[in-house]
Amino acid sequence: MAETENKASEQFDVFERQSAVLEEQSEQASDRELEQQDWQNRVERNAMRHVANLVGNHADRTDVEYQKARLERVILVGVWSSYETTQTQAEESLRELAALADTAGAEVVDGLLQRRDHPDAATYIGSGKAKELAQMVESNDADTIIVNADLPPSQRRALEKLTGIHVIDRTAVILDIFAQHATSREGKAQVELAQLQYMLPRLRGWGQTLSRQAGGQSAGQMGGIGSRGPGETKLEMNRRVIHKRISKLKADIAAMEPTRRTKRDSRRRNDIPTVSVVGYTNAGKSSLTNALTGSQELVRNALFATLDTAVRSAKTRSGRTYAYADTVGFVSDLPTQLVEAFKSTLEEISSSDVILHVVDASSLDVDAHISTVNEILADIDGVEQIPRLLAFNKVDLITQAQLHRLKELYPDAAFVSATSGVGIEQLQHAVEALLPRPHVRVDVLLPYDAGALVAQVRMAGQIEQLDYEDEGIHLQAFVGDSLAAKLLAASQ
Ligand SMILES: Nc1nc2c(ncn2[C@@H]2O[C@H](COP(=O)(O)OP(=O)(O)OP(=O)(O)O)[C@@H](O)[C@H]2O)c(=O)[nH]1
Ligand SMILES: [Mg+2]
Repeated sequence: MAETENKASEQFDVFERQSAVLEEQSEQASDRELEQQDWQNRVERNAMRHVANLVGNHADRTDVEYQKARLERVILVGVWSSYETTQTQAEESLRELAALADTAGAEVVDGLLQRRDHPDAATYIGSGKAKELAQMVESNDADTIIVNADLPPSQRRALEKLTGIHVIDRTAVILDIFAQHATSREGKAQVELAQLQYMLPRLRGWGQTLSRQAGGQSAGQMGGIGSRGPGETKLEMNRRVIHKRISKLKADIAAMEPTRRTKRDSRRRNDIPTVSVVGYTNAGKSSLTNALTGSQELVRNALFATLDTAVRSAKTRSGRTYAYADTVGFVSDLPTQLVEAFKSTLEEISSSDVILHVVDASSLDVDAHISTVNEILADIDGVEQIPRLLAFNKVDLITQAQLHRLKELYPDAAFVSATSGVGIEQLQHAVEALLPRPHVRVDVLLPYDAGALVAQVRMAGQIEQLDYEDEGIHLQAFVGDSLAAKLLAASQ
């Protein structure tokens, strides 16, 4: 009995903070049975809450792809140890998992967080909790359990057996999101590679689950979380074939690298400085890029809305053109299989002139997000010497006191709101101040048919003086090396 009680107290409701009223009531109830009933009520009422608070906003998903996707009813499960983290961090991690599940198109109906020193060797959560989980599945009519960990195949099978539904882990959810969103040829290849690498050591446990889950369907949107992308048809391939496919994908990806470099170089050749907009996923990178450039890049309240780098152009006050490159969101504990895919999309950062690091000021874990991003950046060659700017976005969502605290901690950062427009102009100026100045001063007389060159100078250089004289166009300007050479060659 004592053990049961102890265990019950070790189970935390993920949304405890949002159920303060219910909590007080349960403290008053002295009768154990009443308390149990109350707990049951709480679980039920919280299940409703979970949908409201965690599932996020499906309303802004109007694209056909999302409407087609079947919404799975998922239950989240996590284990945490007080030796490793705090309860707040464990809850925050489960919330992030909820956001990921939401992005993948699932409906989160409940969550269970258990404190244990180690995950149970057989069933990940303790066997008593596993039984409760089975009941939770039943009462919520859930069809998938997402475990907030890298789950060994044996534990997954045991949990599936106990609950009778599909069990997947955090990595599978992230892979699924990447599979749904990758659009470029390279992005797709990278994701398929990551999925195959993830699948390989897990092949043994999969056949059973998938035959129940997705029936005879071919891989596609309807397969549900964790089975999109290469999907079950490829699962039937034996290891040898998968290995062959992996080699092929690697070769394909290597062959795509020159194309990417050419694109990058052409921007360099035009002397257009580039600002990489980086940051934790959902920080508001795309919204901020839009606000800074006035363009309409896809923005959605979902993690990883941007999977391929998008480049938008902007103009400085003096009329120089420069570009913002909106990048893939960073996330902590990125599945190892995806690190390479992810880094390759970030390689471009190393050839940019300024890095704009966007942080969601309203996030509960600002410092952790900043360090996750800094750690990943530190791993990319050649980014060290690029000037960086830290911008706290979504200041409309925080209190004056919170804003004040952040300003004290990060005195050099910019504080903005992409939606309200606060601070955007100052941020533009701060970015412009960091752009490399065209450093060659030219004073040339150009023939009248050199109008195209003048246009290039307008775009990429800084014009000091421009006179249309009788003998030709008299131009005094600061430009980059290559443009300087062209101007000198054309001058009379
Ligand atoms: N209140 C408020 N919401 C914002 C602000 N900026 C962005 N958002 C919202 O935050 C969510 C994420 O914005 P995105 O711009 O898609 O974020 P992102 O960093 O590009 O996300 P990924 O590309 O998915 O990594 C959207 O729902 C935006 O409407 C802001 O300044 N204030
Ligand atoms: Mg984005």
